[in-house]
Amino acid sequence: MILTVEGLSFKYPGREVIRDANFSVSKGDFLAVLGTNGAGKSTLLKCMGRVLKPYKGTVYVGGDDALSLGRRELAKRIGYVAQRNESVRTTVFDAVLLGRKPYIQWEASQKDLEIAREALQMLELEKYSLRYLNELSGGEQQKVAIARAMAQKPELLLLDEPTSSLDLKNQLEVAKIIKRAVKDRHIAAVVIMHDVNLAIRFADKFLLLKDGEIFTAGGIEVMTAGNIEDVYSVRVQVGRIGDVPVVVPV
Ligand SMILES: Nc1ncnc2c1ncn2[C@@H]1O[C@H](COP(=O)(O)OP(=O)(O)OP(=O)(O)O)[C@@H](O)[C@H]1O
Repeated sequence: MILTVEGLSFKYPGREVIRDANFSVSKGDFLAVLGTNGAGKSTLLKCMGRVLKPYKGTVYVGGDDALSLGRRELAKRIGYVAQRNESVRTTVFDAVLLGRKPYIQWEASQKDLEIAREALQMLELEKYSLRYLNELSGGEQQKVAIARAMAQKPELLLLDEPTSSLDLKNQLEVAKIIKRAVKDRHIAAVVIMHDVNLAIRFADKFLLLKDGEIFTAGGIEVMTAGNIEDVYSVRVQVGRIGDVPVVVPV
């Protein structure tokens, strides 16, 4: 088990946003977290990445309580990419190399530079290497943030809407890259997604969040029209076009 969440509850001052969440993530899982705006998806992901501290419950990373791990150790195990990333005046290469920080003692080794180059290649960003982050489009910046998380070589990727600023082709590419990384590296990814069609096409596990509670979780069998309607309050049909599963609002 890469990650186990037990009895996790979180509140912002005066308001409980996550109630008693229990689930786990294993090697090879591409888990899509779905739910309406404000359901608590980002909050749950932040609790998993120790950006926020739940007031109840525990997050186990491997077998260890996340709270017992040092920053560096946690960063080796978890790569978290927020919904919005600040764009500072660093080059794309340096921003991706930053993913190696938990492994670097004094200065980056040849291996670190090589891993950063690989991550740039993976996201097809080589030609942007020497550009400044604040001179990139929103979608390009989003790909840089994913490349940095890949360079970090964590066991678990936590990605908050990684495709939200991407065009159709890049959405498919990035979803494929995440899926391939999960399978090839024997890691896991927990990915917040708004596009239900992208989720059912690429993810193999699903967690549907409704009003701060896990409505249902499991494999493709939980992605029924009934569950999707209950969570999103939209009537849908679930079907297939060739090999591709599709959800169509009706
Ligand atoms: N810093 C904060 N202080 C107080 N309330 C917050 C804070 N951040 C989020 N919330 C509230 O907590 C609830 C859950 O927010 P969260 O961002 O986790 O939802 P989400 O499911 O990720 O939504 P979206 O799909 O719109 O990104 C929302 O009602 C939101 O208004």
